Amino acid sequence: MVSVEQANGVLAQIQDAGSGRAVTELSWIDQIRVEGSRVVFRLALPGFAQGQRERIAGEARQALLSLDGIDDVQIELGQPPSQGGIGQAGHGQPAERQSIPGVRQVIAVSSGKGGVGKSTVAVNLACALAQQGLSVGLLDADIYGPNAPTMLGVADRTPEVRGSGDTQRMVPIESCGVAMVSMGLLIDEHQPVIWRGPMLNGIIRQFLYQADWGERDVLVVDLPPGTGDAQLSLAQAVPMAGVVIVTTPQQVSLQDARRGLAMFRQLGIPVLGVAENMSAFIPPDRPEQRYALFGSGGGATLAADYDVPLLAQIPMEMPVQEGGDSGRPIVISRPDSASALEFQGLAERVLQQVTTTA
Ligand SMILES: Nc1ncnc2c1ncn2[C@@H]1O[C@H](COP(=O)(O)OP(=O)(O)OP(=O)(O)O)[C@@H](O)[C@H]1O
Repeated sequence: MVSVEQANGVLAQIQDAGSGRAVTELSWIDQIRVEGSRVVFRLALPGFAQGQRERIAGEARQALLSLDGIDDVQIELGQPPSQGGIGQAGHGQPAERQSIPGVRQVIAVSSGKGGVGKSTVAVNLACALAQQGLSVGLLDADIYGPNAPTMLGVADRTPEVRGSGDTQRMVPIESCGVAMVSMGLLIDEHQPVIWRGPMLNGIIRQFLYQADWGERDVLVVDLPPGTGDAQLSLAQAVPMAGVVIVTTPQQVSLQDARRGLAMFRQLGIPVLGVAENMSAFIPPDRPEQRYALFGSGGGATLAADYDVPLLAQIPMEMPVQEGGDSGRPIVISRPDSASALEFQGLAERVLQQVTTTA
């Protein structure tokens, strides 16, 4: 007959995709019993790991059925471990998070849905922080639309790689005062998005720890939209100063932003505040005019509901889009424009909230 130790042994091979730790060590699988030819165990995943449920259950079933003498597996669902789990530390952040040598603060930019201008905000925030004299890195982790190389005018450049084997390091590309690496530089743009997902965790870690960031006051991370693996991977990998949530004022965008905000809270990542983008349209020929194309007040409501600051209300202006496409972000190409002033204010308010030693 199979022993509990043998069952535990095969289950210990299954890992949390984010931290790489064994699910048994995390107590996500426990209470293992062997009843003749059947193994029973409890599966209790914390909220942020629910996306891994099917994979973990499938791998566990397969691993146990591969043992001689086992022909049935029963999974009991349990309450998530209250502590220990992924190593909940003081603020609920996993204890095994590993900081990046030389990088003082990591700030993520996230949105509930795509197309709200998250990359535009991340790039202009990074440039505005650099304009304030900080040494800034930008990690473009958006697998669905890695736009940072275009927005910084370096889409045709290939990053230099130094060293070989385990010591290999990618040198970020410098542009507009910011050192940048992008998913776009590693992912085949013709590869279907569904195949990119599983690579995410590995690539994010590679970018964090195998890029030559040097000394950086701030590393801004442009995350893909939504509440998926990239958010988890980043949250589990590195200690973060916080996250900026980008939304547009309309309801559908706000609902998704709420989900994102709640997820970061659950992960123990401080939410620095809300940046409302496309707050109002400013026509090029009448700069004093404002048209609330997507409604108004959404960002303020979201911020108030979660008791976080409304960090900026960035208007919709043609130079923002032109700046993005031409590789000169608006804080550089039109620093006096209404949007650039909001981006500069955003950078100041973000800085007020994180302690930098610049
Ligand atoms: N405030 C703004 N005014 C004018 N155009 C804007 C503004 N913000 C973003 N845009 C434009 O909207 C488009 C989408 O922006 P962006 O790529 O930053 O969105 P995103 O949320 O990162 O999208 P995705 O997540 O799908 O990559 C771009 O063409 C960008 O130039």
